[in-house]
Amino acid sequence: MDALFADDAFDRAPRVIAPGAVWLPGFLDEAGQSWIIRQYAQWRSGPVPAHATTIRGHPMSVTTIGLGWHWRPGRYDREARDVNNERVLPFPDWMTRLGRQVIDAAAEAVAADPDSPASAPAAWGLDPGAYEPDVALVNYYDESAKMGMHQDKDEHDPAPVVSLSLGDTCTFRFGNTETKNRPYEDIRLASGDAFVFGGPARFAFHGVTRIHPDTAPSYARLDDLGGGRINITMRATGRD
Ligand SMILES: O=C(O)CCC(=O)C(=O)O
Ligand SMILES: [Fe+2]
Repeated sequence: MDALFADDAFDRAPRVIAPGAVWLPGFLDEAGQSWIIRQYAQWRSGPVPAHATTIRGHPMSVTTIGLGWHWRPGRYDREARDVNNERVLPFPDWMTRLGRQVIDAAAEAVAADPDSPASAPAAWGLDPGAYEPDVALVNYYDESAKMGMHQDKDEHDPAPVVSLSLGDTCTFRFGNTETKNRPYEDIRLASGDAFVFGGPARFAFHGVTRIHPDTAPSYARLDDLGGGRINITMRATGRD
């Protein structure tokens, strides 16, 4: 019974972080995590390499690979014109299916949450059948990489963002739609965790304040990369 009611068992349960934002710890099983990490090795080999996007003249500390679209601040293109002019890889069908499974699980968690109204799953865009992501931004963080507080606002479609974490744990800061400052909540996203933000949280500021080195479980260690963390965010660009 001790283990069943240990604090960490509750900490790993699905949780509504703010209206529209749902954390699903351990959504991906070991096999799913290892498989996605193997896909990352393929994505890295081209056609567009993992690259540090420049923001207001400064390279980001993460490197990014786009699937479906190539992202730069304020725009999405099919070709990586600022990198090597190559067309990006297509958005994989399996990722659409996985995104819908995350949305479905988030809707279920919200329906079970006594503090969320019955209208919440629909109002927050948690409808798996309607979820049509067309871009994934795949970020790699080495142990010193961070991501400053920002909004994901280059998409013209308000569909939820689905985030998946692999490798080392990070501290993820999820804030409010008004400012980069408080109120925010710091949570630890571990390998296999999913996080969804839609509806009233879709344009909330968020960032990654630190990576916790050597925290990945053995089956999800990014040994070929010298450790670190991969994050995938799926979005619907609303572009064609
Ligand atoms: O790494 C994360 O968990 C967040 C990534 C993110 O916010 C982004 O790619 O826009
Ligand atoms: Fe973001």
